[in-house]
Amino acid sequence: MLGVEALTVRFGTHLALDRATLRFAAGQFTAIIGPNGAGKSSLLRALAGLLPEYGGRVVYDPGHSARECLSYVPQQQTLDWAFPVTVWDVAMMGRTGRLGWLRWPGPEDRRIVAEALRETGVWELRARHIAALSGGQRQRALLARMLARRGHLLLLDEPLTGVDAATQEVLLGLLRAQADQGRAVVMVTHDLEQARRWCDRLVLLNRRVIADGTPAEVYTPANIERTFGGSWPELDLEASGPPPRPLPAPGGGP
Ligand SMILES: Nc1ncnc2c1ncn2[C@@H]1O[C@H](COP(=O)(O)OP(=O)(O)OP(=O)(O)O)[C@@H](O)[C@H]1O
Repeated sequence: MLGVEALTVRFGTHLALDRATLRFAAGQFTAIIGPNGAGKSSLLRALAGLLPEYGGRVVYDPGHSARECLSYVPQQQTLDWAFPVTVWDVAMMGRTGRLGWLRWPGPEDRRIVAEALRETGVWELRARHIAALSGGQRQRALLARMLARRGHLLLLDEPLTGVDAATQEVLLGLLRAQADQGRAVVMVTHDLEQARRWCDRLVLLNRRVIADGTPAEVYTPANIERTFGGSWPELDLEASGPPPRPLPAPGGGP
């Protein structure tokens, strides 16, 4: 439903992505993994329609326009947190993007925003100015905006940075549930163990797609070496795969 074909991204003479071809399907929770500067954010930005120039193609489900179905959570540090809005306003931005000009949010929009704030645990903070939030609270507010959008394609760039370990698990469960409800969830992460536990598909990226498959297929010494070179991340390659998860409820589409 969303993908890139031979995506090549250059910044000046620097080659950030080299002919990457990937497809992301509904119902799949995919982790994009690779070292710093591997082109992970560039991939997400291309998928989100935010890269002005690239080679190759970004392909969307022909039934949807990218704008209506996509929800992108950028890295927190790329946003202006001094902007004078509250947590409620941030989550409502997930709705107002869809409403268009001169349409006020209705009761249904407010209900969806309230639900998103509760799910991400920031309902109590809804009246707080975003400048007065901690890093983890900001991340939750961004996730609330993403949930409020109710998009089919969720693109998240390191969404758990600054979030405490217990909350990370809660938010990962939330993202997993989004995939189980039929959405395509694509997350950039540096946590290889977490990706193994929560994602059904891993993509190892280092300028090129090095490996793409289930955790068991992807986490091999050769693939890790080709992706990270000498600086191996912490990962137990002998560990077994994730525990079996319950199947999604039937008919639970977005
Ligand atoms: N706007 C830009 N102008 C110039 N170079 C850029 C720009 N954006 C990214 N790059 C370069 O392209 C390469 C890939 O960057 P990208 O942000 O996609 O990597 P990443 O895998 O997300 O890295 P990280 O894990 O550090 O976030 C890097 O070498 C980066 O310096």
